[in-house]
Amino acid sequence: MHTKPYTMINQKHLDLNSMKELPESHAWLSLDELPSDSSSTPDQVPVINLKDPNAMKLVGHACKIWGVFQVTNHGVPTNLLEQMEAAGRKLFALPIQQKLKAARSPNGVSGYGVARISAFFPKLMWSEGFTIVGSPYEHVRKLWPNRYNRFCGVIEEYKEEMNKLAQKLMFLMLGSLGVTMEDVKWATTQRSCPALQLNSYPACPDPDRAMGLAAHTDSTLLTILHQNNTSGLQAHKEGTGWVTVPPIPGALVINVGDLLHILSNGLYPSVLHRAMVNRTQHRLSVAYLYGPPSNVQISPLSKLTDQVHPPLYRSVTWSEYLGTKAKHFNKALSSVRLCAPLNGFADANDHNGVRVG
Ligand SMILES: C=C1C[C@]23C[C@@]1(O)CC[C@H]2[C@@]12CCC[C@@](C)(C(=O)O1)[C@H]2[C@@H]3C(=O)O
Ligand SMILES: O=C(O)CCC(=O)C(=O)O
Ligand SMILES: [Fe+2]
Repeated sequence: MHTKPYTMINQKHLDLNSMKELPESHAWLSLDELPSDSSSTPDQVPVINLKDPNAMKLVGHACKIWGVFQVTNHGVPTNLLEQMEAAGRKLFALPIQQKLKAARSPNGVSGYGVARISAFFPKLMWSEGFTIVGSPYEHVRKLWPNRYNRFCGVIEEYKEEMNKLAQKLMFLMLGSLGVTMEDVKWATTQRSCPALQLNSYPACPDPDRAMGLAAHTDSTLLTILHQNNTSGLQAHKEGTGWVTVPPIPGALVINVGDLLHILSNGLYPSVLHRAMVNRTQHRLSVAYLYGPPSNVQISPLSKLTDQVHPPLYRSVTWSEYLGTKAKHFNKALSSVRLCAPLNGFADANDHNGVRVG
């Protein structure tokens, strides 16, 4: 990882779906700066049934130890997940020239393009993405000038259901720390402006030298990820290494993001994760990136701080933090840290040592 953005490589809009060989622009020198879990009984990311009477405790434990877990019985209708996946598949199957009509502009947030974190790496990623912030209509209309209603309808319904689940998860995550929704009034009274990120990872002719989406943490409070039935997502666990998060039909993956890390004063560390690719299968994922209302100041909750546990981070708004992330990438969290960790080591989640490419 480099802190200074690279100048964008010219060939950034290659049609990956038709490539028979891995181009140099996408050939990474090393994929494993951090080790993988090679133990005979690998650690497994927790799977939590949200209808379990112990769900709150289980969620809290998973957030502390892993920063990532899967949920079942989450209330999002299976057919909506299927419709969303089919819509994503349809979008990425469009000819590249058509997709480029909805290209994300250099300073824009919504639209089609390469992973925006590409600027921090010397090589490009084996993926394409479509980001939707706010209404989907403007960008989707550019893809299907006459038939955008159905796609947009699925997006709107998906965002609605994901919002309900995100609120439920916030209640469980914070509840487990003894924090009530009364303590974070903005979480119930003001609406957030989430982002939807559709990711496509075409089958890759040389997967051992390619990276789908490089290691990063999300800037969110939490992210809800739907992955199709193809493996690829890996989460990093301190002391263990990279652990695959296997697709479970109907389950959703939940990541702790940087803003929840700040809000919980580091009790819930944000999870470093990445997406790998494979030789034969096309992988698709849809991430719902949930944050606070964009101008609410987020700082460590006063219930979680005292003289022995001082606030570790200064307050930031989501929009300010997104700007910091765009500039400093994986050093964003340490850039808003107030005091150095007592043991003199960097935050477990600073991830400054991640070097790739
Ligand atoms: C709200 C957002 C979070 C995000 C930047 C964005 O404005 C829209 C896309 C999001 C995403 C998805 C892939 C990983 C990520 C780091 C990225 O580059 O774009 C996240 C951003 C983030 O969490 O900072
Ligand atoms: O595709 C995946 O599994 C990961 C996607 C992701 O991390 C993201 O969109 O932020
Ligand atoms: Fe992510």
